[in-house]
Amino acid sequence: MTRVAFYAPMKPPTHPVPSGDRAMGRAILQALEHGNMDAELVSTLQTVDKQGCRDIQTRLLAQAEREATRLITLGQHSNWQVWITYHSYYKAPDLVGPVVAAALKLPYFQIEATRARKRLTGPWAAFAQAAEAASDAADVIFHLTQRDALALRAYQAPHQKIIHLPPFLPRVNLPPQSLCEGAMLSVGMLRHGDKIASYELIADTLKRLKTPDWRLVIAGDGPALNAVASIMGPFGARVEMRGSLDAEALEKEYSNASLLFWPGVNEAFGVTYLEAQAAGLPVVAQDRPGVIDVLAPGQYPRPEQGPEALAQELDALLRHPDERAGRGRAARDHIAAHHLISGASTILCTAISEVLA
Ligand SMILES: CC(=O)N[C@H]1[C@@H](OP(=O)(O)OP(=O)(O)OC[C@H]2O[C@@H](n3ccc(=O)[nH]c3=O)[C@H](O)[C@@H]2O)O[C@H](CO)[C@@H](O)[C@@H]1O
Ligand SMILES: O=P([O-])([O-])O[C@@H]1[C@@H](O)[C@H](O)[C@@H](O)[C@H](O)[C@@H]1O
Repeated sequence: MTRVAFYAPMKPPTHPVPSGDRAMGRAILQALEHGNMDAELVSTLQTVDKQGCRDIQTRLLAQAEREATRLITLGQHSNWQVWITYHSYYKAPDLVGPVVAAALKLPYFQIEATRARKRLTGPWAAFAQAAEAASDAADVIFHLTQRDALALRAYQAPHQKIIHLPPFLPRVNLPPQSLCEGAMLSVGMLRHGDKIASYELIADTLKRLKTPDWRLVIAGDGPALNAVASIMGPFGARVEMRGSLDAEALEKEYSNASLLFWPGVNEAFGVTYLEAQAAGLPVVAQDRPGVIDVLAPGQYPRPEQGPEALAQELDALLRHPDERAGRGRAARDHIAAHHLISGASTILCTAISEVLA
């Protein structure tokens, strides 16, 4: 059994708050296990600076140095063969993996690392340089979206492999299929920034709906609860905010919904699109980089077409149950063909075995 040291500097898979990156971190651990690899979460240190603050970065760089020293000692008595880091980028660089991997002579893999050269100067300079150096040190980088591949290929280190790993759900089979007959569903944690931008667009769209008796259920919770509640206030009981749901409750919501409505403002790709489509829900989203990589083939309105185009899409689907069911089936087939654990596990484990051979 290949022994893998796993690390996610943004958020460990054991963190209590749901998010897409936590879901992907967990899914990767399961994909390694599925491929008969013995993966161990070796550190829970979060090296995250969301503000662009030199003091935070200096403090975390020092903490990471101590963590790397601890792991080098630990690694001398563990027989790790490979190091994998999930999601290193300029706001949450991997400050630990490259140091430990070099000291222990382990191949160093990154999954969903992104390069952002324009951040090499400015408030994130120290972290951006560290993220860039970590990517330079990687033997293999797996990219989840085509957009990420552009910069990774442009600055690819000599002998580095860059491999496409389509985002995936940690399951072999599909969940129960929705009849596509309930309320519309939006799933997104209630955060300021990109999430609230999607919620604002949702509200602007709902105002324009011509369908008389629509309903929307929202799953998610977080610091922007009051802001989202006030954005949705004008719709009264038609919008029902359910709070943060666990996996089982969320699966029930997917199977009770008629469609998923999530515009996807600045999403890297959106785990909820995978979850909803797996349940056979048609998705109303905008055609955005990353997002389009995980949506079933079809026509999606461009961002510049605004809420009017989204409202037309929703009205058309709400009016035509057969269209909803047909698009839902296509979405489900798309997930089964491209975004489940077996394919991902093969891609990951083959690349690891090749490097170790
Ligand atoms: C703004 C942004 O860039 N977001 C990215 C972020 O995830 P981010 O956390 O923003 O969003 P996602 O939509 O990917 O995932 C949300 C996750 O939270 C879970 N959930 C949600 C509501 C709830 O009540 N209960 C619950 O468990 C969902 O099941 C899902 O697994 O990292 C992911 C991995 O790179 C990307 O796919 C997202 O695009
Ligand atoms: O706040 P939290 O849910 O622990 O962590 C969150 C991350 O998991 C998420 O992917 C990111 O986009 C948010 O800005 C936030 O940092």
